[in-house]
Amino acid sequence: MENPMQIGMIGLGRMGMNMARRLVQGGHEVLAFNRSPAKTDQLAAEGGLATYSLKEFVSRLEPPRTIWIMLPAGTPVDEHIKQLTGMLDRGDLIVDGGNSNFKDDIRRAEQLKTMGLLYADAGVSGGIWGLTVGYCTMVGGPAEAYERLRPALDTLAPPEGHLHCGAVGAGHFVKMIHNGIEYGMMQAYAEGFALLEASPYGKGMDFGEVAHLWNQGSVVRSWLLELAETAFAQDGRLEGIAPYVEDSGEGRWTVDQAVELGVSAPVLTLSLMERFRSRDEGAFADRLLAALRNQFGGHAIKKSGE
Ligand SMILES: O=C(O)[C@H](O)[C@@H](O)[C@H](O)[C@H](O)COP(=O)(O)O
Repeated sequence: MENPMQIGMIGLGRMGMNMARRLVQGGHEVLAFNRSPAKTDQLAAEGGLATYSLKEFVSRLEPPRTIWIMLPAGTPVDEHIKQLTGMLDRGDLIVDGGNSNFKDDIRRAEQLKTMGLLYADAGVSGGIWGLTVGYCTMVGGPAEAYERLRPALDTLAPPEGHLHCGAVGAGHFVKMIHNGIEYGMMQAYAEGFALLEASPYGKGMDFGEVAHLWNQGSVVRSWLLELAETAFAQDGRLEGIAPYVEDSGEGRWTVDQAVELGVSAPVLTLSLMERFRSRDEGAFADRLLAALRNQFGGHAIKKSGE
C-alpha cells in the first residue's frame, strides 16, 4: 500500500462492513464503531480496530480525524453528527457515505463550518458486490476534503471509480440521479420481459437465455441485465417472489428535483409510480375507473370476488 491512512468508520451494516473490510484489506488503519459490538468484533478479527463507544472511537483517532459515517439516511446520521461535534477538533472531517438527501448535506456542512469542521458527502454505488468489484464513489464538498480522502477512495473504488463532483451536496445529488436512472432502466427491462412473457412465444422461452443473449454485444447489454440472468437462473418465472417493490427515497428525491427544476423526466417519474402501484392491493383508483365506465356507458363491472 503506497499511502495508507487512518480512517474511522461508524456503522457496520451491509454496506459499511464490506467497505471497512475493503479498506482493511487495502492496508489502511480502520477504527470502527457500531451500535452492536458483535459486528465490531467481527471486523477486528479481520484486522480492523474495535471501539465500543463514540468517546473511545474519537479519542483513538489522530487529529485531524477522518470519520466516515455509513448509516441509514436521516435521523441516525444527524444524531451521530450531533454527538460527535462536542468531541471533535477543528480541521476534523466528517463524511456521510449513506444515501442521504443533498439538502441535508448543505445544512450539515454550514453548521459544521461554524465549528471549524469539514464535511463531505459521498454517494456510494455497488451494493453487496462492492467488496470484490469496488465501490463507485461520488464525492461532494471542499477539494481539501476530497484530497484527504483520496487514499481511502483509491482503495474503495475500482480504477477511475471516484470523482469529486463539486461543492457540498454534489456527491449525493449525482448519486440520487444515478438511482433515478437505475429505476428507469430496471422498469424498462421489467416491461420488456413482461411483454415477452405475455406473448405467444413466452411460454417456452428461457428468459435467462434471452438476457444472456442480449448481453453479448447488444445495445441494451448491462450489469442490470447480467443480474437479470442470475435472477432467471435462480427462478425461471420468478414465482417465489411477490410482485411488491420497495423504494428507499432517492427515486422520490429525483422526481422532486424534476419538479423543482422544471425538467421533464417522465420515465424516471413513472418508474417510481409503478413501484407505488406494485404495493396497491386495494387498487381503489381501478375500482373508480370501472365504476365510472359503468355509470356513463353502462359497461359491465366485474364484481369483487368474481
Ligand atoms: O447504486 C447502488 O448501489 C444502489 O442504488 C444502492 O444505493 C441501493 O441498492 C439503493 O439504495 C436501492 O434503492 P431503492 O430501495 O430506492 O430501490
